[in-house]
Amino acid sequence: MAPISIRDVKKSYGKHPVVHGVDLEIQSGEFIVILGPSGCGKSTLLRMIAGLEEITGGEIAIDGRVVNRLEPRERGCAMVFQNYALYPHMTVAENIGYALKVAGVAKAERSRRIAEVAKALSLEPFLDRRPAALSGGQRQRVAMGRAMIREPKVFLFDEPLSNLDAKLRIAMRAEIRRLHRRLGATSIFVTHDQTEAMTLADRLVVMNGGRVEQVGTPEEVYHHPVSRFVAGFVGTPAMNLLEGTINDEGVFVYDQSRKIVLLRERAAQLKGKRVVLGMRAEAARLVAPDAPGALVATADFIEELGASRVVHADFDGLPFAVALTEAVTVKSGDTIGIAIDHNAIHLYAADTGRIIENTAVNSAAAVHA
Ligand SMILES: Nc1ncnc2c1ncn2[C@@H]1O[C@H](COP(=O)(O)OP(=O)(O)OP(=O)(O)O)[C@@H](O)[C@H]1O
Repeated sequence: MAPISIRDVKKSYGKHPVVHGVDLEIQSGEFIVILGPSGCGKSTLLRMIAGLEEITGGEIAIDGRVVNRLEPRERGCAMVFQNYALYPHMTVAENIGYALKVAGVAKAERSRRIAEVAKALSLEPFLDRRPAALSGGQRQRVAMGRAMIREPKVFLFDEPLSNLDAKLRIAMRAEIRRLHRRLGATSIFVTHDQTEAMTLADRLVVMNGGRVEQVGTPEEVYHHPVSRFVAGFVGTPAMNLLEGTINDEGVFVYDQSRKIVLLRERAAQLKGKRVVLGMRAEAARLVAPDAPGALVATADFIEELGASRVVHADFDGLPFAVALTEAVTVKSGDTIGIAIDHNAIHLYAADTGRIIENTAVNSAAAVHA
């Protein structure tokens, strides 16, 4: 177990900056998930912590010791990769025990620790097989075993589940979480899959374009996204976002003429401003199209999820999702009415994309125009 400090860490490839100064304090034993779209720099950040990439600027400390100039093996980190990187000619037992062999650990001790790790990962029946004779999930467990056996202070995971099918991914997620509870090692897990991120993280780090957009618990990030980017990226479906202007009467107007929402309390300060109004799909309900204040839209398709369903609608050419726990009879092409929970409106400045404080949950008093 070890805390990790990341201070103003930057990375450039040649003249091309890809990480622009990241600050992050990770507590000992914490499970951190770095989430972001492809190319945002999350793998680069992880690889700088591991020592696989040089740091262009700033400082990384693991367990109080600056590691900028240390070799990967001197950092006390074990990394699990997406492609597993197993040795094909070695058995499962040899793969798991390889690091100990290289370190000169005696055979008896090695066998004891391999058996221990194999038990923890339910790999005992496969110890004599080679990787080619294993399923994707089993290979992934071997890769985890190889990292675990070194008893690292820090686990680094680079999209380790993305090659697995959906069912296995869920099973491996649970396994990683269980292992973390048992071993308590500080863990950093990189993914672009936000369901994975939400279910695994103690704290989420959302990255965009080489910068950290938000750090917080999954609940904080989901319920209080601090930027338009986070609102649009985190959550399935993503938050509904409508850009418009607050007019002189304090009415939110979008698309030239459609007036939607009157924001009584904040409107005075926001008059004339371009804003983005955000609403989670579950903060909206279906009502009759002629219900007072209903947003009138066309049902596009219904995504049936078993316990719940999402009606994907077309609202004046913009996608708008409504999540429901109750059954619906709506069909594709139907005209629907959408009612919004006005206590769950988020407002972002259209120019900066940052949240306009005091307008998120519970502070926006709004009624339909
Ligand atoms: N060796 C390299 N040389 C030049 N540019 C690189 C190199 N490695 C990565 N990059 C660039 O740095 C940026 C960040 O890459 P990185 O792999 O960290 O992204 P990522 O967020 O992990 O994306 P993904 O989810 O697709 O793996 C990308 O624009 C990428 O093209």
